[in-house]
Amino acid sequence: MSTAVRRKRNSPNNPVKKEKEDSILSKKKNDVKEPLVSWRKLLGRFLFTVLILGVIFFSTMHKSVNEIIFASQRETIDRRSHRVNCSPDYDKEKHLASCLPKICGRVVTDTLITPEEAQQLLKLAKKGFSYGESDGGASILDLYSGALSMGRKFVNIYKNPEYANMFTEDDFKVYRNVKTKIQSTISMEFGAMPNDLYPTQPTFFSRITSKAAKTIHDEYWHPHVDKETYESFHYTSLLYLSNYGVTFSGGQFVFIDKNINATIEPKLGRLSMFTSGSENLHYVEKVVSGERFALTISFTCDKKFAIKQIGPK
Ligand SMILES: O=C(O)CCC(=O)C(=O)O
Ligand SMILES: [Fe+2]
Repeated sequence: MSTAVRRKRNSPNNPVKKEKEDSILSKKKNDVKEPLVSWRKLLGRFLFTVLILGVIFFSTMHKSVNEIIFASQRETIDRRSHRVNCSPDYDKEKHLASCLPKICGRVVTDTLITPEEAQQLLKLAKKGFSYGESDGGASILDLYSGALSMGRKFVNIYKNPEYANMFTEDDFKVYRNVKTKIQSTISMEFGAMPNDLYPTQPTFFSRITSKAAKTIHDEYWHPHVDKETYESFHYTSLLYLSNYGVTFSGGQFVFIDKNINATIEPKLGRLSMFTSGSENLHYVEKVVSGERFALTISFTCDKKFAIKQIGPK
C-alpha cells in the first residue's frame, strides 16, 4: 500500500473510518443504555448484603454486649465476686441488722468444697433420685423436710419405712460439713454476724433433665427473686454437682442485671453464693440434654425460720 493511500485512510475526512467510528460510538451508547446488570441492581444487591451482614453483626454483638460468662465451666475459680447495690428489700427488717448483708452481690468459688465432698454429695443425690423422681423435668429431694419428688407429687422419705435406710450417717455428715463451711464463708463475704445467721428451709438437691414440665414445680426457668419465692431466705448458696457441657447441656444459671446479664456455668464442686433479695434476680436456662444435679443450701437472719440438724427426726 502506498504512503499516499495510507495517509488518506488516516485522514479525518476518510468516510470509511468515520463509518467505523460512528458504529463504535453507537455501540458504546447502546452499552450505556442496556448494561448486563444495571448499576441500580448492583447497588441494591450491595445494600442488601450490607444489611444482612449488619443484622448478623449486631445480633452477635447484642448477645455479647448483654451477657458475660461470669464463671465458665472450663476455668477453676479460687474466688470471684461481683458486688451489686443492695435492694430496699431488707429495709423493713432493721431488727435483723446484725445479720443482714452489708455488701450485696455474688461470690463464686471452685475451691471451698473439695472434689471428694462434691462426689459424695452427688452419690447421695443419685441414690435419693433412684427412689423417686418427678414426671416433669425437675425433681427435688429435701433432706430437711424429707420431701422427694414422686410422679406429680412428693413423698416424705422420713415417714415411709420403704426409704428408712436410704441415707447413712456418713451421708448426713458430709452435708453438715459442707453446710458449715458455706455458712462461715457467707457471713464473711457479705458481712453477716456468724452467730445470727441460720440454715433455713427448703434445702434440697435438684435433678433437672430436658423432660417437659408436668406441674408448676417443674418450671424452674422463670426469672425470680429467692427472697420472694421463699420468705425466710437472706442468703442463697448453690453447690453444683455436675458439669455443664459434659454431663448436660443448657441449664446455665443467669443473673439478670440492668445492662449485662451474668452467667454461671455449673461444674462439679462449684459453689455460688448470693444475697437473696431482688438485687439478684435470676433464672436457669432450660436443660437441653443430660442430667443436671445441684444442691441448694439457704440461710436466714430470722431465728424463727432456723432449722435444726437435718436427718430423720
Ligand atoms: O439450680 C440452680 O442453678 C438455681 C435454682 C434456683 O434458682 C432456685 O431453686 O431458686
Ligand atoms: Fe432461685
